[in-house]
Amino acid sequence: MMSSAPAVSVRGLRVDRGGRPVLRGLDFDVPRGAVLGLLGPSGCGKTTLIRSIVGVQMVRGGTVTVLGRPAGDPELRRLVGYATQQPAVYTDLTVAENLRYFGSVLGASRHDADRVIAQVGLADQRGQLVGTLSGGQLSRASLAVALLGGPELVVLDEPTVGLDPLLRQELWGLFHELAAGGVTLIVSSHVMDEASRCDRLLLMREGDILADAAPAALRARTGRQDLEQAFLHLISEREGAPA
Ligand SMILES: Nc1ncnc2c1ncn2[C@@H]1O[C@H](COP(=O)(O)OP(=O)(O)OP(=O)(O)O)[C@@H](O)[C@H]1O
Repeated sequence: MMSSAPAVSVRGLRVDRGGRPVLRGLDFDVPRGAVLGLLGPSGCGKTTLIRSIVGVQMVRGGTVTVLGRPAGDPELRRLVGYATQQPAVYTDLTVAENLRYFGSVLGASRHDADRVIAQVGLADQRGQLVGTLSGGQLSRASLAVALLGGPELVVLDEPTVGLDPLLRQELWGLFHELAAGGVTLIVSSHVMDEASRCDRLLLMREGDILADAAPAALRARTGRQDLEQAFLHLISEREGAPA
């Protein structure tokens, strides 16, 4: 039975890095089956938040609950898929060998490797060495690893960086297909034109949440159709200057 509890619940999350506060007390929930866009300028703390959700970040305070368990709980290993900004695949193995290897680590079947290869559109490259893939193919190979085992939560750090518009559109199509099947996705980006593709947005700035809303609600609240303009409006609102 599908639970209606949030996929991710964050309360009072504080993280310091290099002796400085990077996340300053965040509170938010991510509903199950949503595509959440994590947006904000470079250095605002997106990766740090993602690391906290997947349970690899030392936190100073607060709680992060993922699928009803504390972030980092060993039970979450096969339920949460994570792709870092840097592709984490072996360049001297083929696409299929990489997926079979990571699949075996997770206890996934050989059939699962073929499933995710097809899902990310790399069937034609399955026998190709990863070191010879194009940039877009390489990020899709990394994404395929995150989809192994059929995770309930997929966390992707800037998965569309460097991809052409057509590929980006295809990937967003895949994200929504997964969400329609009940998977929750958290996707970070610093490209505001990707914001409109999300069900829900978490706009961050300097370690704080500037807005946590659906794109339509954000447009209504700021009176700006363009989400980049809406974001700038929120910043100037917070700083007390007219936008
Ligand atoms: N290991 C570290 N030691 C010290 N400071 C760090 C470390 N990692 C990150 N930071 C700092 O923490 C802040 C947030 O970094 P983070 O990588 O979370 O930002 P981001 O929003 O993901 O940026 P980008 O979009 O450029 O990837 C930045 O000021 C960064 O310099």
